[in-house]
Amino acid sequence: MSARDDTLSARFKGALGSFRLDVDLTFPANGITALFGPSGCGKTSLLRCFAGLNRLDDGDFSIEGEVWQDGKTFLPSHKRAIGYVFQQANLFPHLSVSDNLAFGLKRLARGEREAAARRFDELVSLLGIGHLLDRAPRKLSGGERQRVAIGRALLTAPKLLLMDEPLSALDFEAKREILPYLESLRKNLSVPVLYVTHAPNEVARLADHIAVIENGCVLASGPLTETLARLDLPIRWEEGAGVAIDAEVAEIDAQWHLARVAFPGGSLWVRDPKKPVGTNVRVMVLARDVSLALEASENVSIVNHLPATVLEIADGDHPAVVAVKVDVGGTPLIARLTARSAALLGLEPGKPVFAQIKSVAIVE
Ligand SMILES: Nc1ncnc2c1ncn2[C@@H]1O[C@H](COP(=O)(O)OP(=O)(O)OP(=O)(O)O)[C@@H](O)[C@H]1O
Repeated sequence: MSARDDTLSARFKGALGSFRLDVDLTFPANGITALFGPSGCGKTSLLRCFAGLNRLDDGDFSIEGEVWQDGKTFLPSHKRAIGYVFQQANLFPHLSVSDNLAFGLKRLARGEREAAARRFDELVSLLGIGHLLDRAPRKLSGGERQRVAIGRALLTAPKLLLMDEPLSALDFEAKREILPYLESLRKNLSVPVLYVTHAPNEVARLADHIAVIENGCVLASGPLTETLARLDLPIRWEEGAGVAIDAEVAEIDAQWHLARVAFPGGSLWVRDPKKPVGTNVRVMVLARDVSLALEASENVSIVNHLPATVLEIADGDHPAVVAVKVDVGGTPLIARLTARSAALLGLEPGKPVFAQIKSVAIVE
């Protein structure tokens, strides 16, 4: 494939002991693809196939015109231009931050090394680690250590960055601290990232694309908003299930500390994120915060009412519950209702309704 191709395709099929992996995945050549699924579904095994650490006989993956695996070729791990970030930073304890960062450059060819050295300053600044360069790893916080590990992986100019639950070993505060840096990497770098997680908030915050993995297979893969809104996927019952929507700050109500954020199809009032009008933000509308009504009611405390059309109704994980997908001017939302409410409202595909949204969070 050429560098201008905008998607990558991978296929890995075979057994790892008694576990079978049967993956067929297409994902964007830019941005973050979240590999999302329950423990033991095969996410790490899949990353290891990309890295050349698992060798399944039946596999295909090429990137930027270079075959990493096909029927004839299997490029060993050390010849693949990958960055790999694990749960633990695994920095060399006897080297300074600066030397840890530079370590990966050694394996690059001369021309590549010069280009990578030029990237050093940019990456150090994107990751906010400039003031840490002389420190020893033991004198860093968990979040700082992980930022250095990400910098080290990226400095080798990988064609593919693999991240295996990079935040799972961090506490809540350290996660909060590191997320903005990951977000700025997503906006500023063009390397494709496969990001393993089972945290819905990380998916909502960082992913452009999501692949839902179950029992060693890709159950679904697609752009974030549409895929999170699919009613045929188990994620709609996850705690925190909902739809992430890309929006823009359109208006500030300084008196009430609110901001109106606009998205294709409508707008929502949210707590003022203290960002100027015109800033892109991502909002999360949880299924449990959406209720449906046949008329726009003015006398309730909920400020967000959006005209919508029912698209699809699916049975819940309990007979008392249903999930309803509605369309708001081209943007999908999901609502979790009791089956009785859905029957009383006579909900069916095509029916016009109002989505009442109790709470909308800016994802940050
Ligand atoms: N080399 C191997 N030989 C035998 N079994 C393996 C091998 N590698 C992985 N497995 C098994 O494959 C299954 C999937 O493991 P994997 O670590 O890929 O899941 P995961 O989705 O990353 O889980 P978690 O979220 O808990 O990290 C597990 O049952 C694991 O024991």
